[in-house]
Amino acid sequence: MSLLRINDLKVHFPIRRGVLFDRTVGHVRAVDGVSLQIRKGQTYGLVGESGCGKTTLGRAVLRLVDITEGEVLFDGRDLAGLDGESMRRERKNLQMVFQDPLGSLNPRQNIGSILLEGLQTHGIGGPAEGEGPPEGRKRRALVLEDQRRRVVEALERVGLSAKALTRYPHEFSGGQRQRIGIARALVLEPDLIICDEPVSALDVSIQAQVLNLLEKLQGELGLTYLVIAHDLAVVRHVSDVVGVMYLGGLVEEASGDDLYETPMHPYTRSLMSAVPVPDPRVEDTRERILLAGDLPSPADPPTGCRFHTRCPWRQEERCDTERPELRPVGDAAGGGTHRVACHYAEQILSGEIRPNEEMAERIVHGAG
Ligand SMILES: Nc1ncnc2c1ncn2[C@@H]1O[C@H](COP(=O)(O)OP(=O)(O)OP(=O)(O)O)[C@@H](O)[C@H]1O
Repeated sequence: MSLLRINDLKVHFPIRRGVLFDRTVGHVRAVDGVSLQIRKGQTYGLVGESGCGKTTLGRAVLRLVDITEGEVLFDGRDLAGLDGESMRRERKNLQMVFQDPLGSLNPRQNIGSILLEGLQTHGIGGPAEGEGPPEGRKRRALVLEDQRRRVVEALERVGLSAKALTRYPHEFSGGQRQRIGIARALVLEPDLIICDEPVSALDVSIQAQVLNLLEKLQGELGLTYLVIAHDLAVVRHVSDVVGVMYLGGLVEEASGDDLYETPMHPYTRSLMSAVPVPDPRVEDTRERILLAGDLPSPADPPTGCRFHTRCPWRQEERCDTERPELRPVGDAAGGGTHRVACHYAEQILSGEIRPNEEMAERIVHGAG
């Protein structure tokens, strides 16, 4: 069953001009028609280069940015249609872990009060309604005691102890701060956690520890993750399903292994080919595709396939005019999960359509 289902999501930011910024002269189409689903207990990894709309998609799910169009069904409820108060209540079930743990933790608050804040905002902890002592000092003491217990439990789950409660963010290392960021999300017992570049601010040696922690917590608590990252290795490490975004749209989606073994979209192939291989013999002979040109502006995206202006396999007319749908390919037709938004994915994969080498800065063909 899917916990999160996004249908044709669009987030367009108005571009304002004029002395009072009161004239809208266009829109940045940060997310432009994305549909995906995440099953309960799974990890969906979203990759793509900077500016492709990954963060905006994550923020739209939490309604931290306005949704222009589309549905965000969380456990069957459409978050896009909720009013402010209902969304605030819903937010305890969807938490976010940010890239920069220091920037997202208030330096003047100690860890105890950072973690308590969410519980207090959502009124979590203490005796159930109608039980325990009536409103008053006794009840407040019970609530605080229960909240403190929850905070300590969350800290212990991420490998820290109650000693952290009275300390401040700057007293911790980067990896520990990210653990605190995770504990802050966990304390509310959410169903879905959106991790936006969860390890990109950390030393490589610490990255695997934090990713392993996320996996361990998923096993223990049955969490569902949306992991947003530009680093393919990070996404591969943790994801059951990987989605590749380009200029506001999903261009390919498959189970992690499938995507890494058989990337079908020319953009995915170029992303993969940019990752160095440790073995020099493989490194010298493998396919490398360096795309020419920069990412076009999301305020004025190309017609047809968004990628056609940089695609070495572009076929005139159709690619320039017809936006390809994300369609099932290969085994996916038989119930698998590989989907690709390219008119010619099969012919490109089989070699029937050859790349135009002038469109790429350099294509080094693998030995095979
Ligand atoms: N509040 C905003 N107002 C206007 N444009 C925005 C806003 N937020 C993001 N954008 C634009 O939307 C596009 C997508 O940005 P987004 O941050 O979602 O991309 P990203 O793939 O997450 O990149 P990065 O990894 O650099 O954050 C970019 O062109 C960005 O400039």
